[in-house]
Amino acid sequence: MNKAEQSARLAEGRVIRLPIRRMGINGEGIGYFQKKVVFVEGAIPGETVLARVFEEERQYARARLLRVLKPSPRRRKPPCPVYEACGGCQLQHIDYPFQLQLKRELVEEAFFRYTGLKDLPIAPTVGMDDPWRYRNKAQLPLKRIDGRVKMGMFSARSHRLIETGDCPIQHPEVNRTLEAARRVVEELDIPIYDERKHTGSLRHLVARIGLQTGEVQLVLISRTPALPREERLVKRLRECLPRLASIVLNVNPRRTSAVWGERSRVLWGAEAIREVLDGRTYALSAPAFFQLNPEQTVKLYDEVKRAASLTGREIVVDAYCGVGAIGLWLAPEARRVIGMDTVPEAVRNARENARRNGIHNAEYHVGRAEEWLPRRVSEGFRPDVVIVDPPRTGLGGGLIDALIRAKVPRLIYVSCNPSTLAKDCARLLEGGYRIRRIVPVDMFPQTSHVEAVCTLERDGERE
Ligand SMILES: C[S@@+](CC[C@H](N)C(=O)[O-])C[C@H]1O[C@@H](n2cnc3c(N)ncnc32)[C@H](O)[C@@H]1O
Repeated sequence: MNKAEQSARLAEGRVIRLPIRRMGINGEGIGYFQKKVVFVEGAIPGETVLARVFEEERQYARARLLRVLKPSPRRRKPPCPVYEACGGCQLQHIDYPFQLQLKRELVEEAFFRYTGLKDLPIAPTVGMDDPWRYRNKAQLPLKRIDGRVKMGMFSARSHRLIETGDCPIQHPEVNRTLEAARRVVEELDIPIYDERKHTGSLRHLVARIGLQTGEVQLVLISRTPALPREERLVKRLRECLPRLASIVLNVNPRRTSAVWGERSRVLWGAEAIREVLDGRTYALSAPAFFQLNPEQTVKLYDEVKRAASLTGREIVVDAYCGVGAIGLWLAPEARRVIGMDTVPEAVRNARENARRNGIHNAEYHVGRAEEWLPRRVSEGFRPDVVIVDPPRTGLGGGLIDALIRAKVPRLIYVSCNPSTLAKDCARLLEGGYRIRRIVPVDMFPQTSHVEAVCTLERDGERE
């Protein structure tokens, strides 16, 4: 960059030549211009690009990629025809081994930003042999456009619906189920929700498959408590989709961008489908969380089990337990497992899953982890190992203080957001913990998301 370039202001509309240094949390390339961070979507670390600034803030700027001047040898043609418009994936233009390397760097940078620590023991990202067709679940909005029922993803930059068709990261059965259901909805003229007017009924279609059992659940998310022609709808869905094990109606009457409502009603079949992971059977009710990538889930849970190093004497807490998946993975090597989650259906599944798998030392509670654990700690409860697997927002307020107060010897933090993971770990470090190991696991190939298992330990007497 020459002097004249350096001194000119980085104003909107300006075209700049930018070397890309690293990847941002949303998969964008990041470069520095006059010491300011500039985000360029579609640019790859190691490249030099020409980009036009379209947004300038005090701390950062955003620029649109015009031309790649020096391409990365890791650049490749994205296989998906709607990749650019859809926004669901962010890394299809980068070869897979480099995606894994960049995800490890994302975790490293997040820890450096929040803890100031470099050279942490971060393992290489655990990847997939075939990083496609892995997702066991999709939830897609519907829209009526020119008399047709369209289904897809809302584009990242607008509320434009992009038809995702045969999405290459979804399991083919999930794509087939959703497309067949869309056609039935169109054929029976089911009223589609209009988000601007808040009228109509059907908002989203959700399909989840148990990969090992082949069972498929279809959820219809509706603004109204019932759908017109419900009986005929169920009959046609069953005719068109012989692998369906369950059809559920979920009611979301609110004017909100949240997809799920509070109430669900089984329209036909089972309340839950089943999945089998490494010999364990899990019942999954419609509103219950379950990992999206079953193949990688086995590796993730094995990593948690390694990190827990159980001897059979430990009391283990599985906080944010969902359907009890992690706790049941560990229960045979623990004295006792106690899990909690806010979703009652998930807790019901967790209890049933324990029974179904012959596990008698696990108990599950409905509740907020940040309330449940502090209360029990104040009553004298002292677990040996605590596993936390919170949503993207990280650990709730009082939970970190309670873990520190209880001097839990071993914490295993499973996270899908490196920023909140690193921020929470910074507080745990202040509270006397040290980081033993961090293992990034690629649960979401082709996207910028990364999961990580972070093991923390502490010395010291417990009262
Ligand atoms: C990332 S999922 C992890 C689920 C589970 N560990 C697994 O591997 O399937 C997070 C879970 O936290 C639950 N959750 C959200 N907020 C919570 C809270 N404040 N307390 C307890 N559970 C919560 C969600 O219902 C969801 O099941």
